[in-house]
Amino acid sequence: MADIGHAKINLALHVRARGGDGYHAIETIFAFARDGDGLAVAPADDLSLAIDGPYAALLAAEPVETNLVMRAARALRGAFGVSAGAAIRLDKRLPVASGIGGGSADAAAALRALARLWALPADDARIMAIAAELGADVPACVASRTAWADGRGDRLVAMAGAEALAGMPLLLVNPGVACPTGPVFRGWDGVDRGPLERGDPLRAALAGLNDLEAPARALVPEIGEAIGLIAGMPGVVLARMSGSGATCFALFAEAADRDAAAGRLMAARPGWWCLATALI
Ligand SMILES: C[C@@](CO)(OP(=O)(O)O)[C@H](O)COP(=O)(O)OP(=O)(O)OC[C@H]1O[C@@H](n2ccc(N)nc2=O)[C@H](O)[C@@H]1O
Ligand SMILES: Nc1ncnc2c1ncn2[C@@H]1O[C@H](COP(=O)(O)OP(=O)(O)O)[C@@H](O)[C@H]1O
Repeated sequence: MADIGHAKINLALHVRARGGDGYHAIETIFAFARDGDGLAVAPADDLSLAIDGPYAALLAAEPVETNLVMRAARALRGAFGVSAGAAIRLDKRLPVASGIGGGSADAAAALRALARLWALPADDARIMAIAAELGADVPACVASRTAWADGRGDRLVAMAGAEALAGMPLLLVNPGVACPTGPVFRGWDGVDRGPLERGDPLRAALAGLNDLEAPARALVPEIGEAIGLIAGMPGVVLARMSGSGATCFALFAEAADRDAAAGRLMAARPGWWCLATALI
């Protein structure tokens, strides 16, 4: 049984306030890419996780038990009293700690795939409760649908018109430089730019911005370079950073323009990670 940990994109992200708990209150518009990490589950007596793929080496230093996939599996077993195990394989294709929620997407894919394997009710509220405990972005990743969110990004509101975005050509670009989330939030200028619209998602995204982009660009100048490059490509509708970076994205009206932009980008920056995909 296979699933995909769809790459998460923050089409816009407004930081509204610093919370007393060390976290910031945000509003964001989540969208998801068709592609991402691969996750497969097979029946087994025990729980196990094997990781391969282009970015597996980055996770090799961390104990497998702390991987969000294993944490999701153990939490699901505990909540539903499942005694069966599962042999889980993760094909790690998304860059790690890069603002596109790879770990959250993997945890969400594990919850979906294991719920099917163990014949658990997919719409049971306990699954979303586990997701929220695993991370702020995980409930959005379980749904993997364009949505508005506030709180820490864990309170989701469906957006009318989200279906119209499905299939929209998308290019993801990562300059390969680490951009740590904590320091990026600490670099926020403290200016509340108001709420994000909740109507049409593309209109709302274009009317908003990513408040974390400026502090991330200050920490990692390659982010500004990436946005400058993709924003200058023919046919771009929106070019911006996702989450706390360093991955940047561009939306296009036409797939041919996305593909031409991917080709030009890979020629200009052969060492960067680049994925031509589409919204779901
Ligand atoms: C920015 C977003 C947008 O979707 O995505 P990523 O860039 O991680 O993909 C998320 O809000 C990421 O949320 P979350 O997954 O909870 O962040 P963590 O990695 O746990 O946070 C690391 C650190 O960043 C700061 N932090 C994080 C989230 C938040 N709402 N306010 C904060 O101030 C805190 O100092 C925290 O200790
Ligand atoms: N399956 C996983 N994939 C990626 N990172 C994971 C995973 N499980 C745990 N992690 C941890 O989560 C951290 C954040 O990773 P990730 O979700 O890729 O980034 P981001 O939150 O920036 O979108 C990583 O540095 C890693 O230590």
